[in-house]
Amino acid sequence: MKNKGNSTFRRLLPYMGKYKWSYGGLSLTMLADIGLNLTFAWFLAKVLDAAVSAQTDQWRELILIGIGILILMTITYFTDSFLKHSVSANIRNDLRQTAMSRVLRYPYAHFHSKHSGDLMSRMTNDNQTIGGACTFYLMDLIKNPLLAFCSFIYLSILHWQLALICLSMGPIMLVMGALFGKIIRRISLQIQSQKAESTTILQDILQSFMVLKTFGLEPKLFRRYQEKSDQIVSSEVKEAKIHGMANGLSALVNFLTFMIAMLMSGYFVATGSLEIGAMGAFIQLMNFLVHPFTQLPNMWANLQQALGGADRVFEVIDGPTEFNDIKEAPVADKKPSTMSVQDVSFAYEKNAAPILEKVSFQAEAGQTIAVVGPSGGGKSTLFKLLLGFYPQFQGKIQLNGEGLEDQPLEEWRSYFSYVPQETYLFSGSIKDNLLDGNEQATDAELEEALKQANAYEFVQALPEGIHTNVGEKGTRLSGGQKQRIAIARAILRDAPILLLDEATAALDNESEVLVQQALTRLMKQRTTLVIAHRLTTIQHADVILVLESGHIVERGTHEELLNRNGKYAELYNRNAEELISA
Ligand SMILES: Nc1ncnc2c1ncn2[C@@H]1O[C@H](COP(=O)(O)OP(=O)(O)OP(=O)(O)O)[C@@H](O)[C@H]1O
Repeated sequence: MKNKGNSTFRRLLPYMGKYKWSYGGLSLTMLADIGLNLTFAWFLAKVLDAAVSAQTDQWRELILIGIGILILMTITYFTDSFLKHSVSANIRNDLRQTAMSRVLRYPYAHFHSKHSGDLMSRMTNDNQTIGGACTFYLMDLIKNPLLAFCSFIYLSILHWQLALICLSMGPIMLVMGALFGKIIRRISLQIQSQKAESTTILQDILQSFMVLKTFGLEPKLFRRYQEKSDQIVSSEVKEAKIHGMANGLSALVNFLTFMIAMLMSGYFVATGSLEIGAMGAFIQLMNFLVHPFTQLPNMWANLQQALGGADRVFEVIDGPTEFNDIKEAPVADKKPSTMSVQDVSFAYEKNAAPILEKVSFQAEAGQTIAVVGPSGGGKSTLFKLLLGFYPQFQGKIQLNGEGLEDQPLEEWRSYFSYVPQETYLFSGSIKDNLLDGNEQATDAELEEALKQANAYEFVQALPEGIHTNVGEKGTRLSGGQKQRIAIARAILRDAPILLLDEATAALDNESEVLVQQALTRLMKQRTTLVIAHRLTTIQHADVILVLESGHIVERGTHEELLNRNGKYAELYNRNAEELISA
């Protein structure tokens, strides 16, 4: 193993240590396997000697020994295989969970710098390869040299000159193993990352099915997928060539040694310096001596491949986190909260132009603050800062007088409910999604939340009511229905601050009225920040902030801003015209 492999393997040790009893069991099955192999060679010699000397009276004993060997072999192989598979599955499971717990704690910015397809490939394809490194290849790498060593001792006892000839093949195989292993590891890393790229394209295709169909992107996306898929196959063919060469050379050395040993041991039997039984045992033992070496290149290659997968999983595990461990979210104080934003400036990247500059405002408990302004003005960015997604801003954000930096992020976020533009529902039933708002909610509370969200009637009309499966990302529901379920979920969460991001932007009029009514109920008794493009929906806001190019260029009530006849009035009039012409 090269340095990289060594350090990867060292990192796997704690995961393996958890199953030390199983490894203890595997060590025993390995020793039993070696012992049984040697016993088998001894048994062969005994049978041959008895046959040549026509000692038929020994057959009863030989059959009993044979049965004993068979029983022990069956038990050994069953236990060995069971332990290897179960340890492999458990280690992969532990790594999967460690990686997932890490991904869930990634800071927003880090998560968004990764493609979900690449992450998925690491959590599935790469994870799958690791089990072999920790069990099958590892145990074989220990067992095979040990078996070769024991066979060599046994062979030396039978005929030391022959034993030395067989052993001389070992170094050749070792050099081959190291050489092929190195090449295979490089190619497998290439294959794994190509697979990740193809999963990335696959995911883009699956997630944009409607858009890709509408835009006729099938040929373009198929070409992109085809290109990646072809790259994978060409790397795999390269890998197959290396495996083939390793196997071919292994077989050559294997048979060559076998033939030399057969011819020489036969010659020694003919000249009377070796018994026929010993010759049989010798050929069998020689197999045990040479076989491990012939297996070495392939085993080494497989191990390197598995460690390559482990490297990619550890890259996921090494990502940054925004808090230390995953625990149940704290429940925020339900009383209406105040929020103050003072001189907040922010740029996504160092030295880049600021997206927000010296933004300040105050939301009193229970107030509704609307944020409006042209596209790209920084509205969504402001929400992201409020939710603590980018802690590296300048200025101060406070809730009830306490700063964002003064408390754990989980606690900070427990004060917020968020209804985004694109509602996300999780796979599962409507009820499951509602319970994400409050795990403890009773059936009566769920029903009440659905009523408040104008969702009760349509949910009742569904064949399975609240138990209806919403489909992947809620695709079995209409846009408005999804949003009303999301609002019911937010009602159940009952957080004191509500962030609404153009929740009605994509809806038709009827749906919008229903959603708007639901939102108005949700906003009651809560401090609300709402991003709105349809300015008609925010006329009753306590304060309207006009955010343009990262600056608050106007603030006031709807009437005040209309009277000022500035930016807001311009936006409002344009909006009204658009509505009329629509
Ligand atoms: N992750 C990001 N990395 C770099 N720049 C970003 C990122 N997200 C947004 N921006 C940039 O920040 C600016 C403000 O974007 P933001 O989404 O906050 O605007 P917005 O006012 O919400 O726009 P819209 O009304 O169109 O949703 C834009 O110029 C955008 O390109």
